[in-house]
Amino acid sequence: MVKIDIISGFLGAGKTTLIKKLLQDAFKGQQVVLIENEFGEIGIDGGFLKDAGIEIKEMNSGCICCSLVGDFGTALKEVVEKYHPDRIVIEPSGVGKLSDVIHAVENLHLEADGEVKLNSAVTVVDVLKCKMYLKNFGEFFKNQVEAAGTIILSRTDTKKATPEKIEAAIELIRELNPDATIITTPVEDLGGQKILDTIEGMKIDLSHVEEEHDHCCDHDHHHDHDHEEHEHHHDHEDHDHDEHHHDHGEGCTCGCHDHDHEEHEHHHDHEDHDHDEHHHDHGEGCTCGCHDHDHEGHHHHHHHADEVFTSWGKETVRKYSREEIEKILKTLSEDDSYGMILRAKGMLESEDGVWTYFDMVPEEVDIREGSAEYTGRICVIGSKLDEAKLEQLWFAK
Ligand SMILES: Nc1nc2c(ncn2[C@@H]2O[C@H](COP(=O)(O)OP(=O)(O)OP(=O)(O)O)[C@@H](O)[C@H]2O)c(=O)[nH]1
Repeated sequence: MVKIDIISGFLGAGKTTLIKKLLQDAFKGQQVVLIENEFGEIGIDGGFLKDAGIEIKEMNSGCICCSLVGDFGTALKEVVEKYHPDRIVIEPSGVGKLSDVIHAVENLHLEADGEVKLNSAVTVVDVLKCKMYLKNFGEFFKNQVEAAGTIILSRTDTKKATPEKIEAAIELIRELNPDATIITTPVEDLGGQKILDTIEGMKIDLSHVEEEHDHCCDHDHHHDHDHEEHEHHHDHEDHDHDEHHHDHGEGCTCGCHDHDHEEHEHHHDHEDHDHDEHHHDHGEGCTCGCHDHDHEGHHHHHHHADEVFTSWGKETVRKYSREEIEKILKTLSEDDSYGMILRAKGMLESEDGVWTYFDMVPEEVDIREGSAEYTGRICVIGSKLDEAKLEQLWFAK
């Protein structure tokens, strides 16, 4: 019997960190295959995990929902048949919907004949940023929380994670998923075995997941949202990303919402998009693109990760000093003309042959020395990235 564990979580939440902990402690001596779906063409995590000596199948095919239909199912079946491992760990991309992954596993119908067992569905939630993610990228973030059997709060070990902040995160999670077990003890302190004991066999209940009913890839999302004859009230919550704040006014072309308000009284309350000091409101006439609400034909469009998030990546032999990388990442976190940067990661060699590994999520940068890689790699993920500017920043002459 192959046990399947799904470890989901938003970009940079701490999925890889958790998987490493499980591999070190709990999965020791077991044959484990990891199936990863990184968002972005340049795979980064594989390198980190190969050191752990496990079999890895990388699926860097962009939109997880598309790969789930074909490639993912095929990959999963192939792994079961070829390796018969003790466990398959699935790490969906940070912008993948957990319920899609659970459905994909269930749709293989391998459980019925006792070949595989969906053992756990975990979501790692960054305690410091969950409020911002919910507000800005709720469609993706919410689904991950709602579908999880266990939620593991990451960064509870940091100074910023005050008891109040942790309580607030728990409250937010409870509203989305009243039943999940919530782990608040830092992964490092709890240890892999205890984590495994906690996540294993937790009920996976999709009843409170706001399902799309139709698969996102068939692009035909006919929901019975009857917007015609009633006043329709939409509360777009704040896009809260600390102090940024920007306003979508008339004629906004920001890329986030595209609302077709014709033929019915339609009330939209776009609350703040709060991203540090920037503030933006989506007003009428916004043609920004991340939402496409066509209420006329009762057509409700759900988003592909590809529509909302973009990634920019490069393989390079160019040499970077640690200071240079620090400076670039500082620019990325402070200057929003590059787009909304949600994640940057990679490894680059310096003139003296030292390899620098970097990890960035909003407001946090981790830079460390690491072992040589086959080539230098940079991956940046965000919303509305200016790729030309990114190229300029990283490859300034
Ligand atoms: N202090 C602290 N740092 C963490 C914790 N979890 C993850 N990190 C750091 O956050 C960064 C991202 O962690 P990863 O484990 O790579 O996150 P991920 O979810 O796999 O990232 P993607 O696959 O890129 O979406 C790294 O620098 C980690 O060291 C945690 O619980 N506490």
